[in-house]
Amino acid sequence: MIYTVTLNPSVDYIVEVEELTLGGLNRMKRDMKLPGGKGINVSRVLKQLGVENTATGFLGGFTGGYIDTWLGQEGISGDFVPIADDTRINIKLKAGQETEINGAGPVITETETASLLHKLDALKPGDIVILSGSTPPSLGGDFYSRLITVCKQKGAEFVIDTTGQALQDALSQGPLLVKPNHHELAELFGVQISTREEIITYGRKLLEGGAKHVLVSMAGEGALFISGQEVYHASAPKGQVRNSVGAGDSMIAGFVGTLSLTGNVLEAFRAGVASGSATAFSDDLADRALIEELRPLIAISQL
Ligand SMILES: Nc1ncnc2c1ncn2[C@@H]1O[C@H](COP(=O)(O)OP(=O)(O)O)[C@@H](O)[C@H]1O
Ligand SMILES: O=P(O)(O)OC[C@H]1O[C@](O)(COP(=O)(O)O)[C@@H](O)[C@@H]1O
Repeated sequence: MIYTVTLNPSVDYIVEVEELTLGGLNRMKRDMKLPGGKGINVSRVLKQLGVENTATGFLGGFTGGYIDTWLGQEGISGDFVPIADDTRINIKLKAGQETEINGAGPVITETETASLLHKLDALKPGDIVILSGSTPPSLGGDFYSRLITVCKQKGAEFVIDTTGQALQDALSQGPLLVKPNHHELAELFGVQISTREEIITYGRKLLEGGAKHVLVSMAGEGALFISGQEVYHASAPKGQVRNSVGAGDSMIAGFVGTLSLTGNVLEAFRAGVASGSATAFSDDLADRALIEELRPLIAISQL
């Protein structure tokens, strides 16, 4: 079974204005409220790909209810810990460019924390746990380490998609996959990255640090896949970008879902890029039809 863990879900409030006037009254051209948070996005795209999975994490208040109802309508199996505080709302402002304002997240009590850890008792060898996104401050900076310890005790593989120290700490525990984008990769090592060679150099350091596979996504420039001694590049298909929020999460879903179905890492890479691009070309996350349409257009070359 694949599990996704979203410690900090969100209602993504996507607001489009023709032109933003700071300090003035702006009228929305369009708005959308979508369930968000990285693991939840992964679960929704896995479902599109026909990969059964369970989404867990914390949900609370009217925002948590909105997400729970949405997932239920899509037939996604959710097993969230109910919390007293409200799940956050993240603002995605589209005014020519995309600007994001993400909330810090709700307060999680000790009892709520214990309930989540208790749910992980059900993990079994062969399960894959996808740990994605930020951690609400009240959980403390080492909470992912605690979850990873449980995964390892149970013999489950884990994937981690987060940033900074939490990602650094997770590497030596042998994640199945890490997927920074090229900006996150540079930030992680405190360097400027401007060439593909530099991305490969720092991507390899993630492998040396303990990751089994590394994907570095580069938005419209596609992605690099680094595994063992091998490095591959996949081009991204061209298309009209509608909403790239969740493109990275979709890529993780495409990769992990296809790897679990086929065991073929290059097919997984292809599906990852197709899923990321299908999301970038959609208002909401990718649907299966568009992923299948894009899949044969992804050209993979070994570097
Ligand atoms: N403008 C785009 N055109 C085509 N594909 C895109 C575009 N933006 C994102 N993608 C696809 O989604 C993947 C992940 O996007 P990226 O923006 O790098 O991740 P993140 O959302 O984590 O920042 C890319 O590797 C690519 O396949
Ligand atoms: O937990 P964080 O890092 O604040 O990120 C949460 C945000 O990331 C998203 O999951 C999108 O992530 P990506 O664009 O990186 O795939 C949004 O749905 C959500 O608002």
